[in-house]
Formats: sequence, C-alpha cells, structure tokens
Amino acid sequence: MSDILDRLAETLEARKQAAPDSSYVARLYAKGTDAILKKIGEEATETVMAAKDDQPEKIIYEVADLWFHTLVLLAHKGLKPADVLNELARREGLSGLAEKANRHE
Ligand SMILES: N=c1c2ncn([C@@H]3O[C@H](COP(=O)(O)OP(=O)(O)OP(=O)(O)O)[C@@H](O)[C@H]3O)c2ncn1[C@@H]1O[C@H](COP(=O)(O)O)[C@@H](O)[C@H]1O
Repeated sequence: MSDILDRLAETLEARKQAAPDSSYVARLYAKGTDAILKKIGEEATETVMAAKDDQPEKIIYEVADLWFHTLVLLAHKGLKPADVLNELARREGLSGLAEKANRHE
C-alpha cells in the first residue's frame, strides 16, 4: 500500500512545477494552504455523513478523497507519507512496549 502512497506523493511533488491551470493539484497549490485545508474540512464532513448513512462504498470513496487531500497538504508542507507512517510505527512500538510492561506487572 505504501507503494501507492509513494507514487502518488511523487506525482504530487511533480505538480509543484506544473502551471497552475494545468491540473487539479497544481490549481490547489496555487490557491494556497487555506484552500487545501478547506477541501480537507469538506471531505472530512462528507466522510462523517457517509458513515452516518452507513454506506460502505460511499465511506471508502470519501475516505479516499480525505486521504488524497491530506497527502496534498503534506506535499505542500514539504512532508511525505513516510513521515506519517513512521509516526504510526513509532506509536505501534510504544504500545508494544506498554503491553510488555503490563504483562510484567
Ligand atoms: N487521487 C486523486 C484524487 N482524488 C480526488 N481528486 C479530486 O478531488 C476533488 C474532490 O472534490 P469534490 O468531491 O468536492 O469534487 P469537486 O466539486 O470537483 O471539487 P472542487 O473542484 O470544487 O474542489 C475532485 O475534483 C477530484 O477529481 C483527485 N485528484 C487527483 N488524484 C490523483 O492525483 C494525481 C494528480 O492529479 P492532477 O493534478 O489532477 O493531475 C492524479 O494522477 C490522481 O492519481
């Protein structure tokens, strides 16, 4: 799965050199951080609505939109999916350590 994220991150990086009106992502970068944050807010709301309606396909579709726009934000801020995956791995390690500690109590 991280292959897909890495490929998408490369495309998002390349869009930084593209003319603002040449693609959706290039247009979003040109509009700036607030426009990206607005899309994240909209997609988060649409995800909540899909979940409330209990529509699995719609939930997947909206979460894909939400993840996509958070990836655009990461790229815009000079960050990569691996930075987030590393943070999740670090937390997994921490919870693993906590579990071990609990077992030895
Ligand atoms: N994965 C995506 C992706 N997911 C969602 N979207 C866009 O995100 C928008 C979702 O917003 P909405 O549902 O609100 O639809 P909308 O009304 O068209 O949105 P707005 O134009 O009002 O912002 C749509 O325009 C979708 O096309 C995406 N656009 C691009 N990608 C990937 O990003 C790559 C680069 O995209 P371009 O910059 O378009 O070449 C592509 O190769 C794709 O792999």
